[in-house]
Amino acid sequence: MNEYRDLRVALLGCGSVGAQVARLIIEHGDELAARIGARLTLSGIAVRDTTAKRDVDLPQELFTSDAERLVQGSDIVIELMGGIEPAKTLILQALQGGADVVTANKALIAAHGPELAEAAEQVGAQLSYEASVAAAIPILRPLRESLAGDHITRVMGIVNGSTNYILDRMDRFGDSSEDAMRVASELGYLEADPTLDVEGYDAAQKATILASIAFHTEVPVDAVYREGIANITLEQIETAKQAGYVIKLLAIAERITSADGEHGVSARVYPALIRRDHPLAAVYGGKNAVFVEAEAAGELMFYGAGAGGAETASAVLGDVVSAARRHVVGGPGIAGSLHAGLTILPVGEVNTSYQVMLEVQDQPGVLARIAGILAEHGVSAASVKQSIADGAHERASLVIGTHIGRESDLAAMVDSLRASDLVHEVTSVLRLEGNE
Ligand SMILES: NC(=O)C1=CN([C@@H]2O[C@H](COP(=O)(O)OP(=O)(O)OC[C@H]3O[C@@H](n4cnc5c(N)ncnc54)[C@H](OP(=O)(O)O)[C@@H]3O)[C@@H](O)[C@H]2O)C=CC1
Ligand SMILES: N[C@@H](CC=O)C(=O)O
Repeated sequence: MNEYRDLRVALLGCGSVGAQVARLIIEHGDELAARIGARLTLSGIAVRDTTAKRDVDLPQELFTSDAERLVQGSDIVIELMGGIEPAKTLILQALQGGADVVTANKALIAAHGPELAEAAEQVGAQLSYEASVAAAIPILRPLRESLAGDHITRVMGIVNGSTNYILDRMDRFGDSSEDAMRVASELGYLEADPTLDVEGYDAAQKATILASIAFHTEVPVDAVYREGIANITLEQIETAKQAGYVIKLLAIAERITSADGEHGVSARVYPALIRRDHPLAAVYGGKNAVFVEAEAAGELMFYGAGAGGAETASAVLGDVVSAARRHVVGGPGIAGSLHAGLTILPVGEVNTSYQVMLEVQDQPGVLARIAGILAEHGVSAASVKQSIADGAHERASLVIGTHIGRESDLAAMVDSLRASDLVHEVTSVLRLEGNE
């Protein structure tokens, strides 16, 4: 039998993910040792309540409430507590003490990733956070390493499982948004504060991380344009369906060129229409998927579980094995510091197309005048559908699909429609994505 050296692994947090990580380290100990060439030894597990019952049976003597002490002298620190503090301070202490750090903490990486990567780089340590985006799906390593020789042009993902679940129930089962949200909540899909999911904050954190890694550029979370799904109605879902589309909350990171010819990056989150034959349209329930477009590789799709204790633990362990291998073979760790320095361009510079639903006066000449408003903003209509509801007097519903244009022109066109005396109400504005 091989005699392996021990690597001291400190686990911070033993909740849904941490308990599964501890289980995998213990249950797969021999196999991991053979792969790594060293044995992962859990030196302790830091929690708030050392007496609480855990999802997995673990030796009681491993538990401690002294996370700071546990971190000292570790080879690898796995942070699975969540939140900003004390996670950030503990990670910095771990790095300064020479440990490699693995975390799944999307909130922390979105807010302080570059600072932590810098700290890791200064001491030659490894900082990895594969599980922070789309949990079980290997996406950050492919973006950073597998596609390093290519030129990524766009990353478009369904990275929030609970909103995908809600939209999917509305689309496939006709649930109201309230009913769909109630079921999502009962299944434990939503964050403790559901506005993080529903208003797109969680997806924006993940968009920041995706954009930063895909384009090797610091993309602050505040620079991510964000709209959530709170106002999506069954009528919008039904109209989308009739036109051959499905509504998905998308996180998009893309190389774009501004009207002035400046090359940069756009990061944004919003509900958008995608055609039913697009690969992302077939991502049902609480699943996640990321669609990547690269110049040489073409289109790639990554699909799987975006949450769950064991699923997330799988990605965490992948990072742990990578860090542990470094302790065996030597050399500096990958910290993911971002050097490209591309400009982050505002959403107004994005090229997209709109589907606008509006209630207008049903009078001769209205369509021509509406077309005039589009033309004033340089917007070209790709389709116009008119319907008149039974009993609706002098009122017609229009669904206008535009050709691709600049977001700032499309948004100004909608403002003009809203201001027009012909228009009773603009009832929906959605972008079409991935359809070019
Ligand atoms: N759950 C999921 O599906 C996914 C989670 N993630 C990320 O993984 C991380 C962990 O998530 P999850 O396991 O769900 O979280 P949980 O809330 O289930 O667990 C958090 C753990 O951290 C411990 N903890 C929290 N604060 C402290 C503190 N100040 N000192 C010591 N221990 C502390 C808690 O201790 P105690 O039990 O004693 O209270 C608990 O064991 C988060 O960053 C999350 O965003 C990422 C992808 C998916
Ligand atoms: N609330 C999140 C959980 C994983 O990050 C989601 O719905 O995807």
